[in-house]
Amino acid sequence: MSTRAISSTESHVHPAAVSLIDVTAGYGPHIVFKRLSLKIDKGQFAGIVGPTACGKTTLLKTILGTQSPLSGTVLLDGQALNDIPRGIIGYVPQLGSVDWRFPVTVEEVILMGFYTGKRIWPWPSVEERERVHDLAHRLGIYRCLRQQISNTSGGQRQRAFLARALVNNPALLVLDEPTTGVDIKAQHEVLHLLGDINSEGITILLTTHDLNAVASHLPWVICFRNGLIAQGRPRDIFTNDILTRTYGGDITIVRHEDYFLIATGTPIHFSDSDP
Ligand SMILES: Nc1ncnc2c1ncn2[C@@H]1O[C@H](COP(=O)(O)OP(=O)(O)OP(=O)(O)O)[C@@H](O)[C@H]1O
Repeated sequence: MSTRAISSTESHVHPAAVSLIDVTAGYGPHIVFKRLSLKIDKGQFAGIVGPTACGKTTLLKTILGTQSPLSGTVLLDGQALNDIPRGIIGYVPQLGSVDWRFPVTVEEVILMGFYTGKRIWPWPSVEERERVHDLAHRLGIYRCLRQQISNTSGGQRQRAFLARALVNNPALLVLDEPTTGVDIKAQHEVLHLLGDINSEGITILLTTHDLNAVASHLPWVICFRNGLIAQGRPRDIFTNDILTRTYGGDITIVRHEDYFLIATGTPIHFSDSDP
């Protein structure tokens, strides 16, 4: 569990992928979290979990620089957000926040990943198209590159946005609820895919409501509720005490050898006389 702020010397020698030092964030008078210090190591594959409206997206936006902190410092790889090279962070938004009626093909969505900075030439280069095609092959969406994004499945949309986030070879990949809105098979596939991407050295930070997906796929979990409750390996962190502090009540953990299952809500007891 690491909640301490890192010293400037330490951050210079071993800069973390993400460091928040004494950060307060919110919207006008509404403070979402206060004086948060949090470090995410390079190469980490971490999931942020917590109840709805507890500030997970606000935390991601603060790391991405789309939400300015009210106070405190955010460093990526030891550098202030303004100083980091373009494309170093890849971002996959919540799919529910995207307007799918926009008339673009899957290929155009992925190409948008290149257009984050100033560019003189508005059309993609041959190399950029090749990169898009390579990624589409890898993510299993090559065959739908010419399809309108509105006509694709939830899983294909998610992969299109993942490809868009990866086009610039980011050092840090941030995903807001990538397991929401797709079926269990697609959830497992995308988490496997993220595991492969992480094994190539890309630091991954995601939010999710799916505690079991975190328990079975992610090596690191951050329990968040308007501040850091705890972080560590799921097997150390998913305890009744920490989950109760994160979510309030109604969490049951069923453990069997190395496996465990987390159930939300009141447990249902079936008896032999039940039909
Ligand atoms: N643009 C905004 N303006 C004002 N308040 C906001 C804004 N965005 C979020 N909030 C508020 O900040 C708090 C934290 O919201 P946030 O979206 O970070 O939570 P979350 O943990 O990501 O929620 P969820 O799990 O439901 O997606 C909520 O009370 C929310 O209503």
